[in-house]
Amino acid sequence: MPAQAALLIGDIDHARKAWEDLSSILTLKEFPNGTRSEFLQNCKDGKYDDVVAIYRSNTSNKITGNFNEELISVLPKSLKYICHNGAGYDNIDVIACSERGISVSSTPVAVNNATADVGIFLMIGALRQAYIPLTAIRAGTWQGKDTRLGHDPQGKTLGILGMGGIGREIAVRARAFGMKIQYHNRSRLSAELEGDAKYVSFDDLLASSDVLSLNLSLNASTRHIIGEREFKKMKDGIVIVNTARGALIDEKALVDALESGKVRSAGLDVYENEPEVEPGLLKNPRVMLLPHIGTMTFETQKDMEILVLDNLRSAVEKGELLTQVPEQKKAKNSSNL
Ligand SMILES: O=CC(=O)O
Repeated sequence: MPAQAALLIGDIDHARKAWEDLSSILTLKEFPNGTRSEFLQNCKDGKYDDVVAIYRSNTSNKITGNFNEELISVLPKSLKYICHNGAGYDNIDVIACSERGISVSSTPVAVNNATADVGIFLMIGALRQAYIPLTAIRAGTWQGKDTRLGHDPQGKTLGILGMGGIGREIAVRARAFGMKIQYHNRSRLSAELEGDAKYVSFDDLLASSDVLSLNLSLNASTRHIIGEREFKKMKDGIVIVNTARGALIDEKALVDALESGKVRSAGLDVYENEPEVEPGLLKNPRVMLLPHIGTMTFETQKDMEILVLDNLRSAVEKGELLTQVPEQKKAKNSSNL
């Protein structure tokens, strides 16, 4: 049996064979379900003392909860890599991992198309306030009494906050709807990546977008990046789309902005306290709500699982993750200078 082990937390639904193939180089261990305290106890009991890499599945957060300092402090000393299945990794304390010499990877790129598709679905749904006629027809009242004219995307300005892989895929799709694209990032993209999108300041993005799409990651500096102060700077009747992370927006401020009419409508796939949804959003028919299904397609789930396994294999065989999280990559590059 190989001396080093990998631990799968949760399950692999589409690429199990590729996981099993790793048994030629690693002893494979699994923690398919259970509780956080059972997992912590297993770590403390030394059950994972040969584990060098963890596969943290899509659903593993339901089992272990966040990989915060408490959990990271009991992970085996042998552990060098956490390969997370998800583009967002706000549930992993990357600073605590770096301090313990643990490298972390996520699954960017694999998620881009599916998440951008849902972003466009929510944008059109919000522009048309589609929830109202969708509800009316199912209630047997045809268009009901509240169905109103919607708005076209054609000719409108889409502001993308966070023009990474998902943001750029949203831009590709929105161009096909005749939208003008502008974006804000901490730094401007190369001409090749930017295309015809206009780079604007954060305040200009707020002030001149007809639709604002959030496509940035959640971290301490982006939490509540959109709140009361930012809503005040926006155009009256703006449409907000969020497929990234709920806590980018102060949800109470969004509810107020919807109620005042400042925000005409919204399309949301993510929430501050999932799976709970702010009641003010639930009861507002001008909000299209989805329960965090951005990446939930067969193709994307499979691609994500394969990317996690490719990371794990590359880490063990070559000592290098393929898609290490950017804050660790940057720190590594600057320490090499
Ligand atoms: O939200 C989905 C992901 O982070 O992959």
